[in-house]
Amino acid sequence: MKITIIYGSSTGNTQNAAEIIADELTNLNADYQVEVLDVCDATPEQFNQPNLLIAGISTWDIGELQCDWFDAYEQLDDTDLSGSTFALFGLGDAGAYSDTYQDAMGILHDKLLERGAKAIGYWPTENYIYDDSRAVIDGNKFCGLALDEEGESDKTEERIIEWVKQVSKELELVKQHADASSLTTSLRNKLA
Ligand SMILES: Cc1cc2nc3c(=O)[nH]c(=O)nc-3n(C[C@H](O)[C@H](O)[C@H](O)COP(=O)(O)O)c2cc1C
Repeated sequence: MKITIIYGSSTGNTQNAAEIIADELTNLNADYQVEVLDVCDATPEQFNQPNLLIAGISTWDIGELQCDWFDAYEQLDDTDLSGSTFALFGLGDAGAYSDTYQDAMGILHDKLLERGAKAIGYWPTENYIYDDSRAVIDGNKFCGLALDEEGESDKTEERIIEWVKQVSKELELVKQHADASSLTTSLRNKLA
């Protein structure tokens, strides 16, 4: 199964997280073929993955996308992602930017959903301290894995390991659902 990780990173934190996530995925399941790509080198087609796209983004400039994401974010408007599945991880700083914590992850999440993709990998907010975030869904979940290398770097590895396991389980459910749907369709076609 092919998994593509596309990240944008200004000081290297999101890139490091992308590399750890790739290692954890391949350690967890030898069937995963993981490719890690800088968003600067990614084409719009590479966002449309048959199995799973993982996108990594940090928040900059008080609630804005990391700058390498600007072009790709705009190009997504011309990209149909229906049928694709994605999971997100974000880098932010809850201590210094508590009102805009992980906003970029929320902005990217909304765009990918708008383009028709399906999200997995939502993550509980319960062990985080911040005031406000555009990345929060239904009051108690981030739309992806929230990492904070400034205030909570000691938790990064443990969070990644847990999240990768969760994503892997959810991916299996998505696959089973797709297999069941295609079986139903082929039975319907045979009966028609
Ligand atoms: C000028 C500046 C603005 C920032 N704005 C935010 C912000 O609004 N929200 C947030 O959660 N983190 C913010 N951060 C923290 C970064 O997202 C964090 O340092 C992150 O680890 C950077 O990851 P990168 O090196 O992969 O780009 C900001 C950092 C700086 C220096």
